[in-house]
Amino acid sequence: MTQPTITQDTARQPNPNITLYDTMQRQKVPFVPGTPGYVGMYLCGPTVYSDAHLGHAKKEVAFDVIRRALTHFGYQVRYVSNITDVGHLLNDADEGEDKLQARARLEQLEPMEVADKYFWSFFRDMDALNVLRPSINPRATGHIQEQIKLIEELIEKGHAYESAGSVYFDVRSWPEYGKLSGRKLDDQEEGTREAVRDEKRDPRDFALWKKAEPEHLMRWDSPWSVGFPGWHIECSAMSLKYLGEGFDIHGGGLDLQFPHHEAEIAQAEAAGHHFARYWMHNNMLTIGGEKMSKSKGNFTTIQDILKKYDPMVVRFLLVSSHYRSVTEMNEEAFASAANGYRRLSETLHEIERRLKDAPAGSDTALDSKIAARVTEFEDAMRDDFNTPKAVASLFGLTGELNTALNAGPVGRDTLERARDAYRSLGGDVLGLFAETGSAASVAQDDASVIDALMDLVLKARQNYRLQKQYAEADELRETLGKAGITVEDTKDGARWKR
Ligand SMILES: Nc1ncnc2c1ncn2[C@@H]1O[C@H](COP(=O)(O)OP(=O)(O)OP(=O)(O)O)[C@@H](O)[C@H]1O
Ligand SMILES: [Zn+2]
Repeated sequence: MTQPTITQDTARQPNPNITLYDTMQRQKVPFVPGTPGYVGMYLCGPTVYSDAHLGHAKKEVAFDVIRRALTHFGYQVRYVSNITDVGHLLNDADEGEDKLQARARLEQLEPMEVADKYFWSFFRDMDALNVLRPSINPRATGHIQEQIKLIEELIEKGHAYESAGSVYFDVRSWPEYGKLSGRKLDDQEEGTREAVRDEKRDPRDFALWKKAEPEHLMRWDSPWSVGFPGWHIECSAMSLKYLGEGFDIHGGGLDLQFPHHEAEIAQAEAAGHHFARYWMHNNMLTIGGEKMSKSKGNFTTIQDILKKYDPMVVRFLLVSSHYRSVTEMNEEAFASAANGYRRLSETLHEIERRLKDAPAGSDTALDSKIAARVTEFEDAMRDDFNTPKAVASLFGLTGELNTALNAGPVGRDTLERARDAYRSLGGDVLGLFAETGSAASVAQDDASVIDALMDLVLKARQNYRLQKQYAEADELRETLGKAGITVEDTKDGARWKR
């Protein structure tokens, strides 16, 4: 496998003393990238067969913040995240229908139409949540050759074997299998159908290549059969292709530790490659204590939640808990996130408003408070990306600034310092204040324009009613109804919702 090249800039020597929790070492360890100044990160991406849900958002936002923090601390980050568009079978193991093909049948589409439809919907949602696009976003179907080559290397080294046109990884030949999850081989589940078991030397062996059954639509030529790759091999092949030997960080959801990540490691290392140096896993977003998941059907799509909440409130909720903690989703959590986010953004907007005609000069006492909060925030992020602590520093800063703003005019230099702290920490690192012109900021701007227009419409309706022009008032309400907006009259006046 060729090593990707990076043009080295010898001046790039950040040393921010970051520690992170490495799942492999089961402890927090200092983070030292393989090439000073550069970080290569790989994140297991979505299987594109349905709209993304809030659980996916937790993972994407968690690693987006880690990427943004590494960039803030001076690293140049290459962020690779894949799209699984083949090989992920319905029961997550070596048998069953391909998830995309099953969906294609339901929607009467080609499997590749399903992949593209949900690929675009995934990025539309991630744009709204202000998740930066990956530097490289490889798709499994675009890397069949690379996967075949890796399988050939494994066969040559005696760690994989062909059986009835399929190829399996020989788990018994690789004693380290299980080292990430700490599972002993004998504890690992067997649970495969007889026919597949007969093809395997050991029921725990997993598929690298599968011969396609006649009804299987996605199929490619290979030295073994016309078939398709196993689910795990794409990540080993594509991460090594784009990030090279011994790349820095591999991320994904905790639920992928076994078997997916275990298999990724075995495939790469048994073929003689150096795989990821650090393993990071996000915990789950839960609902009623259970993992939100497509197959369980207990999910809320990002599109549905964005009909109710500002995308930045959703993002705020996600960054308010640590990536390694469980995030329980419920109405109260959203309500408190909406309050929290409002507090921060109102102060930022007040600072920006005051900057238009602020007096010259600075307030040194407030300057040092701002500097202390910036240090506190950065220290929290250096400590395994502790976003709840970082958010607490932003609240501390907000309290101090509000006190000063309420007390009277604040000098321009200090206001600029405060604004820069918000924009850099809350904006660039936590991704909460969308950069001007980004998709997330356009969505935010649209939401405020709609709010302003709806205020006007409701005032006009109120005027009609006061003048007893009920037909006109009702017509307004009906027209809004056709546009999906309902108006409710409460004792505090008219309210609207979409
Ligand atoms: N509830 C969740 N919380 C955090 N991460 C999640 C959650 N659900 C899925 N992920 C992560 O998103 C990635 C892709 O997940 P996947 O497409 O398999 O979703 P899923 O809902 O778990 O699907 P399925 O139920 O079909 O397995 C994985 O890394 C997974 O860990
Ligand atoms: Zn993966």
